Amino acid sequence: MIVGIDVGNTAIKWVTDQKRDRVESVRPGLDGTLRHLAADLMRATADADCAEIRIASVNRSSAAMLESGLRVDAPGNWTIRPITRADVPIKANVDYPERVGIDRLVGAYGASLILEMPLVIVDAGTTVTVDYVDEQGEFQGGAIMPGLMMQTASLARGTDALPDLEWQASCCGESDEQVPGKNTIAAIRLGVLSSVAGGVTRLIESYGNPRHVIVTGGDAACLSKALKIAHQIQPHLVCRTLLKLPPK
Ligand SMILES: Nc1ncnc2c1ncn2[C@@H]1O[C@H](COP(=O)(O)OP(=O)(O)O)[C@@H](O)[C@H]1O
Ligand SMILES: CC(C)(COP(=O)(O)O)[C@@H](O)C(=O)NCCC(=O)O
Ligand SMILES: [K+]
Repeated sequence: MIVGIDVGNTAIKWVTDQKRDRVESVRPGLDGTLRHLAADLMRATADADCAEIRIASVNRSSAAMLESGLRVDAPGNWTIRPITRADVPIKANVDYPERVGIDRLVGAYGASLILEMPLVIVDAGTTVTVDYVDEQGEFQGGAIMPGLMMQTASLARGTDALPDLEWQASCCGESDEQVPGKNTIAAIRLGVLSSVAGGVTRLIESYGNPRHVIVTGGDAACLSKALKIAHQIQPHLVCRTLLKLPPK
């Protein structure tokens, strides 16, 4: 059995090769959820003769909390395989390949398995990354900008009058954005979504307008509605791609 765990800076997403369509997403820091994660993982791997837990992390403290939680709360017949640059079969034409976020490399590799190259991967989470894979399937790097939650949190922190927004709750039910925003919340939503969607669109143009654009990440649905360019949403691209990596 293979388990893929994507440790981001906001949430930990995990999936097993036995139930590829069932991705769990939990927020570390609320310690209980990590105990649940360990317990769920133990249940998921209980009747497997052995399990390989592939962890791709961009947050060292969350990964450490997860690993200790697994060892304490979910002892079992599994081994942890930290995923690094060497595990991802995609060339990277960047200054320091070892320093690129493993989620960006895994996402680019996963996108290259699904779409024709050249392509762009937009991962909307804590940050929004907009990365380019060229015709030869080589990761060419990209751009990093603050995610929706980070932008509204900084607006709330940096001002007296602006409230913070809960993107998950308020987003999917929302019809189209009020343009222009007729109240504070609508103005914040419009401003932040426009800055991210505008930045993503400009970056795609600067990469030469590749035909294929994948949007993933916890805020993909929110961002997708503000994106006017053709794209497809691939939920949880990173943790699902972990299941497809070649064996060690
Ligand atoms: N389990 C969750 N709890 C709270 N917010 C979540 C959760 N999963 C996704 N989100 C939403 O998605 C975003 C996190 O997306 P995600 O791709 O998981 O980020 P990262 O990979 O940076 O941790 C948050 O900004 C929030 O809007
Ligand atoms: C850019 C990121 C913070 C994105 O992480 P996320 O928003 O998914 O939590 C992560 O890919 C990272 O830590 N990158 C290291 C620096 C780099 O990619 O160049
Ligand atoms: K991510």
